Amino acid sequence: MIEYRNVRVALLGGGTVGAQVARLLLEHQEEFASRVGASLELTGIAVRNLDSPRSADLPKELFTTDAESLILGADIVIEVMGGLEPARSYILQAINSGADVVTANKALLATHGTELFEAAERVGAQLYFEAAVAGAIPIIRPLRESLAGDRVKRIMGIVNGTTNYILDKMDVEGSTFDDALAVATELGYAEADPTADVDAFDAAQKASILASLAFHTTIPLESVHREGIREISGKTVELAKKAGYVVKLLAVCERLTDPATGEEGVSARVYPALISREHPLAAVHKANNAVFVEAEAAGSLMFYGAGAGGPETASAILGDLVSAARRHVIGGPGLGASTHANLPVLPISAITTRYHVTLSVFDRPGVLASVAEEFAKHGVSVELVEQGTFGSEAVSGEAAPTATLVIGTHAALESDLAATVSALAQLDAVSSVVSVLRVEGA
Ligand SMILES: NC(=O)C1=CN([C@@H]2O[C@H](COP(=O)(O)OP(=O)(O)OC[C@H]3O[C@@H](n4cnc5c(N)ncnc54)[C@H](OP(=O)(O)O)[C@@H]3O)[C@@H](O)[C@H]2O)C=CC1
Ligand SMILES: N[C@@H](CC=O)C(=O)O
Ligand code: NA
Repeated sequence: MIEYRNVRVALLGGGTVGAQVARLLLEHQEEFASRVGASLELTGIAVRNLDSPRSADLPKELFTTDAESLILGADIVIEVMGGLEPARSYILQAINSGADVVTANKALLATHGTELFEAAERVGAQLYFEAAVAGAIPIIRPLRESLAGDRVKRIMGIVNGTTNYILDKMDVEGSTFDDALAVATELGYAEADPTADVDAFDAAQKASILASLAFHTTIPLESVHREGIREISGKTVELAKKAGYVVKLLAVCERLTDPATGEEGVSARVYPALISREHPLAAVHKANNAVFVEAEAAGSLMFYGAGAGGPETASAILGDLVSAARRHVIGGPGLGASTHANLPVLPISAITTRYHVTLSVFDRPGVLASVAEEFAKHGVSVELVEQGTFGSEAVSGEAAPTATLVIGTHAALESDLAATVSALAQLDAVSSVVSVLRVEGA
């Protein structure tokens, strides 16, 4: 029988993800030992409340509320508590006591990543975070390692499982937003405060992490343009469907030329966008994620799989744990940060994409011409115009007939489109601007 040395693993958090990490670690102990060349000993699970229900049957004696003591004796600390504090302090404590850290906490990395990576570098510790972006999908390691010899030009993807679940349920089953969110929360996909998902804070944190890795720079969370899905109504989803599109919350990170200066910069943004139903992203259902990476030499790569969920996320955590544990056994320097590039982050006004502008207009002669003129005046080329449903609106006490007008544009600069929309809103012929949605994907 092979005698393995012990690598002591402390787990901070025993919720949706943590309980599954513990279960799999205990169930597959032998396999981990042979893969790593050392026994992975789970020394404890720090939680807030010892009586909380768990999604796995785990030995009671492993649970503790004393995270600090647990960290003291650990070789590797897994942080799946979430939130900024005390997670940040615990991770710093772990690093400073010589442990490597595995975390799924994108909120923390996007907010205090620089501090944590610098602390780790100072003492030669490693910080692993595959689970922080796109759950089970290997995307961090491909960007940090596999594509380190290439030049990433663009990343576009669905990186939040909860919002994809909601939009998919609205599209496929006609569910209401609130019903779909309740199920996503029940299934363990949503953040502790689902506002993080719905208002796209979570997706923005992931975009900040992906863009920083892809472009070897630091993209602060505050410079990621963020629009959530709260405004997406059943009507918007239905109109999109009729026009051959599906609404998806997308993260887009790309190298761009600043239209104002001609200098190279980067853009990182998250917003709900229209995707053609023919596009592979349209086929990403439920809480799945998919990330397209376009690199200079590699061309287009697509990463697809479960973006959220307990066992799925635990898979990514355990992959990192094996890497960390192997380093403990074999030694070696591990990966350093690669943030040598200093690219400016460009504002949303600098991007170029296609748009669908939906207007409610008064149904009278000359309306189309006046609307088309505003697009032309601002240099935005119109690709299609469709007249939709008819209604009526009270004007000075009288019911005036209205019609819905959908204008699809060719690729246009966001600042030109924004100026067009402001001008359209002022037209007498326009009753209201119903929605402005970007169209992504070829
Ligand atoms: N759920 C998912 O699909 C995914 C989650 N993540 C990330 O993983 C992390 C964990 O998520 P998830 O498992 O869903 O979260 P949960 O809310 O289900 O679990 C959090 C766990 O941490 C414990 N905890 C929270 N605060 C403290 C504290 N101050 N001291 C000690 N223990 C504490 C809780 O204890 P108690 O049980 O007693 O309440 C609970 O066990 C988050 O960073 C999240 O963003 C990443 C990818 C996917
Ligand atoms: N709440 C997140 C969990 C995974 O990161 C999501 O829905 O994607
Ligand atoms: Na991942």
